[in-house]
Amino acid sequence: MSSPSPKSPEQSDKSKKYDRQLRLWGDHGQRLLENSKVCLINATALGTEILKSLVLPGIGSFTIVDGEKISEEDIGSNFFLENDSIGLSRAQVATQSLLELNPDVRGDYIDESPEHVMAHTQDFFNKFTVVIATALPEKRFSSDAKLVAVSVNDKSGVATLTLQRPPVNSLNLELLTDISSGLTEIEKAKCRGVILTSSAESVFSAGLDIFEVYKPNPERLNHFWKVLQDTWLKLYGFPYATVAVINGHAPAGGCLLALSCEYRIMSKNYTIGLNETQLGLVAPKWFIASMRNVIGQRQSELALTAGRLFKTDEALSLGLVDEVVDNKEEGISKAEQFLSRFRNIAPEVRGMTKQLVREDTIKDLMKTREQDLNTFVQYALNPKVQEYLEKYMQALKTKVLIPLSRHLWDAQVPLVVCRSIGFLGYIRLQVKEHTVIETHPDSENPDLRLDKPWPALKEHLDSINVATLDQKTRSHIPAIVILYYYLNKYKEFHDGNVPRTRAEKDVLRKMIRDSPIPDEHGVKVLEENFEEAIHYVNTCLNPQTIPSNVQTILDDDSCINLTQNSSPFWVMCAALRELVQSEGALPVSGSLPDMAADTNSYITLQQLYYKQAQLQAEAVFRRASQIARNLGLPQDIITESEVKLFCKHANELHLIRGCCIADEYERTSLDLTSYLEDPDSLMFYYITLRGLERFISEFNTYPGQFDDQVEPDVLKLKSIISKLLSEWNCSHALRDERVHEVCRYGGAELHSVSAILGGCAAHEVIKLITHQYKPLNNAFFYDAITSNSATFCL
Ligand SMILES: CCCCC/C=C/C(=O)SCCNC(=O)CCNC(=O)[C@H](O)C(C)(C)COP(=O)(O)OP(=O)(O)OC[C@H]1O[C@@H](n2cnc3c(N)ncnc32)[C@H](O)[C@@H]1OP(=O)(O)O
Repeated sequence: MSSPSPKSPEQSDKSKKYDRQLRLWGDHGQRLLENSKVCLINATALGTEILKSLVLPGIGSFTIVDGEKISEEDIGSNFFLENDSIGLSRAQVATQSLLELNPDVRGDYIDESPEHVMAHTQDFFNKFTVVIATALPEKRFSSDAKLVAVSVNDKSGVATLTLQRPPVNSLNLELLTDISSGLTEIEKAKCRGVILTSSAESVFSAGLDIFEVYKPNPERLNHFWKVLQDTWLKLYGFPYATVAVINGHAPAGGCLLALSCEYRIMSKNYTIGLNETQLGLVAPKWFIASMRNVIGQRQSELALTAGRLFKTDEALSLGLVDEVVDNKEEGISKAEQFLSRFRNIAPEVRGMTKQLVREDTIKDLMKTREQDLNTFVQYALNPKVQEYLEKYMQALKTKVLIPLSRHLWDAQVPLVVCRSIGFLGYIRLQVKEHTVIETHPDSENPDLRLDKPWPALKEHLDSINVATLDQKTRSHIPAIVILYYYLNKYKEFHDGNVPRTRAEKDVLRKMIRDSPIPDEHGVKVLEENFEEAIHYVNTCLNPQTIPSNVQTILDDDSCINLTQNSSPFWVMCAALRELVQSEGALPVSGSLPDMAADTNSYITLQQLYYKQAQLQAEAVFRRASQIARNLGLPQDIITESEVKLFCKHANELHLIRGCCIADEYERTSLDLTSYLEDPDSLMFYYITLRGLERFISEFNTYPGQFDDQVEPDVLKLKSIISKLLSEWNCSHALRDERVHEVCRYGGAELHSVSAILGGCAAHEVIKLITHQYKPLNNAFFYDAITSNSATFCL
């Protein structure tokens, strides 16, 4: 722990207010805190406890993202919410209460679910210093890759357009845009025909992306619908032959895509249909026309009004699909056979004929496009429709942890994921790279360099002959001078070696202890400074080596191969590396411990250490500035004061390269054997939590949330956990009582557990923001029943 930073006699209000914490992280740490922007996802009891412990020490600002309304359960566990706030926005009320704690902190909220924010403004989270997420369920990973793949078979002249927007090809603005430009590309290539299919295993397309319509941004909503109209017009009126190979479910908008093609080949055991009414939605006229043109007025009316989804064989007998196949490959081959039927027909003739057949339907939409758009927008914004969509969304239950973790990993924004459930607490830190200069070790040996003093220090120390000093002077010289003197005496008798072993050190200690000269009463008394010198034998004679963690940093690729993206930390490391290479040691820290000595002798010595530290830091600064210049980095990227701090703490530099939560969730093997063999290991909580996440994803509730479902939930959770363990190739089973325990919690948060965990999580966030103290790496579990905790690197 660092010593208190010196204060001016008139402390500013701010330093009075934050006095105690300034002792921990200093003005520079406080400055980073005051400039930080923290995002909290979900204002649960735990979330608000974390923010409380960040607002009080004075973070710059916070933003709460939470689309939930306050429930009775919230009131039971969250001390920031009052009884009369039930039904109000949880984000808003929590923000107001938290802001009352510290007028220096700014705060705002977004009354939307994190899923919604993610779907509409992907980069929203990039602007934060840290994102904290509580009670956030996982989600399968969806990538930024191209959303459609177009390939052309040169031999047959047939193009394949494959939808590839995981997980279910739901039609959002970007996918529709890519389909449309894929079709343009194919049209330009004058292909003989197009096969429209999907890369997903069991879904052709899940229809319109509900996120485009639920709580929409009106501008984007307009644009979205126009692009949907365009895409349909393009596909429906496509001049070349079109076949849908429906290799999975095709509800609503997915069915529309298939209906827009001329021929449909569907794999067995899936469903297809315009099921809008089942969702409380009305399908637009051109959706209806697309179906009517395939199965006729009567069947369409029956299917549409009931919102029927037909199984593959039913769809075949209804004429909704033309052929049934066992799998996609067979579907593609059948599609090629269909397209080859037109081999002997002139493409223009074929195209014109298709145009004439479809002309009326196309013209209908062309004529009413604007009106159709307005109707849709008005309809979509209608509160009743939004209500339906909300219910529907809840049924689909989105999960965002995985995409959020992937997104923040790429954006290099730290993510802190926390969960408090019953007596169990969990904190998981995700940082791609985190560097710490001031680790504040609990105990630190003074950096005195007595084994290899630099010339100025040597000259000073050699100038004092301790053995010839009079009684008064002797008692005032600093312990270091005494230690150095007797160390040299020791070396004279030991071939120039410094003492290493305990026995050797005892010899040196004895030399110092036997040194007193008799006082005026003839009594030999060992002075305080000599006692100190004896004490320093243990801690100050270790040879100057570079700690292994620092050497690892200096040998790191980021230190050796700098780029324009290198952070100031790495530029300083590269400069430090050069100093180490030329001087064979790290720079002197420059601080001298307090010791019994007269002021002059102490200050002389202190100045020597201080000056050497300054000289070395200046050399590192010059080198770092040169490196930054060579890389074309801005001149002010590295300041002299930063370099001085860096050099002072060069022997405690700390680097964490973390692990992405999304990767962790997608891992297929996990060696848990050693943990599971230990009955006291808290690792079982990790397994239970992963099981819990899956349970929530699958059943949309917490296990044991409903009293009459506890026993069935125990069975379900057990089966989910054993599936997880077998996915990880782990042969151990989790003890039944663990599963029962989690089900007993029923997803409830206990305030006391959240308060403790909130304090711990806030500490970790402060470490991340200030880049001081070592943050945990990377998962922390807390068992409030036994008051045990454990950290694991997952
Ligand atoms: C306002 C007027 C508009 C009128 C016209 C409307 C047209 C439409 O197209 S509305 C959309 C109708 N779509 C559906 O009803 C399909 C809903 N989805 C499903 O039934 C299933 O997802 C499935 C059968 C297509 C696939 O099932 P499965 O393989 O089991 O996958 P999941 O259900 O677990 O879904 C995975 C993942 O995808 C999310 N999701 C599914 N459908 C949509 C969608 N249409 N929009 C957005 N997101 C969707 C689902 O929530 C899951 O997400 P995570 O839980 O986050 O993993």
